[in-house]
Amino acid sequence: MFKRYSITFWATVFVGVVCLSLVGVDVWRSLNARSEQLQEMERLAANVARAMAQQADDTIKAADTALADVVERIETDGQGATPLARLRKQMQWHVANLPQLVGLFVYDQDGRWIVNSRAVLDQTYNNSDREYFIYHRTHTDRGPHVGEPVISRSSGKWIIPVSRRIDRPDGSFGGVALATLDVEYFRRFYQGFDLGARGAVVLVSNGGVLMLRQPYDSERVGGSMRDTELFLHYARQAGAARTGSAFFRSSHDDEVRLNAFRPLEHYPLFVSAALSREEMLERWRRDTFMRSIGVVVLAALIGFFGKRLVNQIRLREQAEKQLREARDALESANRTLERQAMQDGLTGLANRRQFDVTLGNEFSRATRGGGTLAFIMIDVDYFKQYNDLYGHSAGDEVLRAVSKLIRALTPRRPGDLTARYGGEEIGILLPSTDASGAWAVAERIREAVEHLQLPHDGSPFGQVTLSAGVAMLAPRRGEHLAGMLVEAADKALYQAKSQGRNRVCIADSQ
Ligand SMILES: Nc1nc2c(ncn2[C@@H]2O[C@H](COP(=O)(O)OP(=O)(O)OP(=O)(O)O)[C@@H](O)[C@H]2O)c(=O)[nH]1
Repeated sequence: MFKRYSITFWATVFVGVVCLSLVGVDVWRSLNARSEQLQEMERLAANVARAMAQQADDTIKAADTALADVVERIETDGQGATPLARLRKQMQWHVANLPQLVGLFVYDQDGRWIVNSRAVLDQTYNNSDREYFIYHRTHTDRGPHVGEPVISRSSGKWIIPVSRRIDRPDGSFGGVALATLDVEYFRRFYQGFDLGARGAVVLVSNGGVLMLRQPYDSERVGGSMRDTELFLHYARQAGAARTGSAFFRSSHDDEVRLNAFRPLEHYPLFVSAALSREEMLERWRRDTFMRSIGVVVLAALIGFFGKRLVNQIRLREQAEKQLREARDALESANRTLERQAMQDGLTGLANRRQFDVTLGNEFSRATRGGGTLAFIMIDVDYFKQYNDLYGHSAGDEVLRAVSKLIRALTPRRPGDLTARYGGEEIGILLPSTDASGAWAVAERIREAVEHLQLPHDGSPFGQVTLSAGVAMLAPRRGEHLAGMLVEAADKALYQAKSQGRNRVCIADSQ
């Protein structure tokens, strides 16, 4: 499979995979960083919410403890001048020691002040119309009640009323003890948290009234949160699920924020610390953008240099291919040249050079192995006359036709060789052949040429014929030479010529 594709293909694939991996790893890393950033922000918001809830709980608890003390005293000591004077001192002490307290107040059953933490008691104020007063008059429970924020009639500040019911000895409604908490006190605490430029924190009653929001907006204090996604979500939760976080779009400024919400432990309120999603992801976006530029530049560089490398490889491959083709062409040309060097151009038979080499080899082999070596020398009769009569080209044609016939009729054993010996003479070398075998071959060729009946008016036979001389030698070292075989065949040929031509003669054995 690997061989099917070129090295340039694999180099391109490699560069592509490297670039894609680089981008892929960066995308994966960026998504991870985004989710980590969100998780970290979620933890931060949850911690702020916990701190806010704890602070609100502690703040109200401290005021409520003072309130419980006031209720206990007034119910135990009654409303005489002396106990009320002592109670005022006690109330003043509480207010002086609890910075969140604006004041402590006690109202009779009609809503008139009977004692408060102030030095002067102004009888003109009547708070029987306040929500917390109506609540205690109509509810007998003795627990604390956290009311909606109101603007204090005495101080003009936004306050959160925390109140308890005062019972007469017979259990009937005897009035209300009230502690007013300074909204500003909460605000100062909330200002200490850094939730970014677009973050927000809220303190909300379980009834959906906004006690405080930071960034502060006095218009919104005491307003309704009941239609907000945050409140609707929180109101649907119960138990442990009331502590959690979720993204909500703010109805106030349309900002999408991650809200970490949490209820107060002892009072019917909850807090929410919210971080802007856009702001949370801003740093991540900036980092991702910068790194993406780096990765894109790197991938582009790798791609650029990779392409150049691939081009180089392609060029080298092309050069190698051309070299291979040139080498093959050269080898083929060499083979042709070699063949041509050993072949006769006119007849296609082996030439004299090859004949001499083969004769030398076969002679040595026969000498070593004690075998025989036969040789036939063939010569076209009256060829000079043929040339003179029909022209040299026609003579060539005859030579070609005779050669073709001889090649077809010559045995093809290893070592057999038919060669153009020179001029119109053709020699046939037949190793391991005796004289009669060679004579039979020569005679078959002579007959075949005779049967061709090529017209030759210059010959007494009236057609092209040939004569052949056959010689055989069992060469012995030191006694015979290769040339002796040719000489003997030549002599036999001369004999055939002198005996009238168109015949085969065998040389005397040596
Ligand atoms: N057309 C042609 N003629 C050739 C070629 N090589 C040699 N010859 C001619 O062959 C002739 C050989 O003649 P000789 O051997 O003297 O005698 P011959 O005419 O064949 O007569 P005998 O051999 O005595 O029968 C010469 O005329 C050469 O020119 C060749 O390649 N082509």
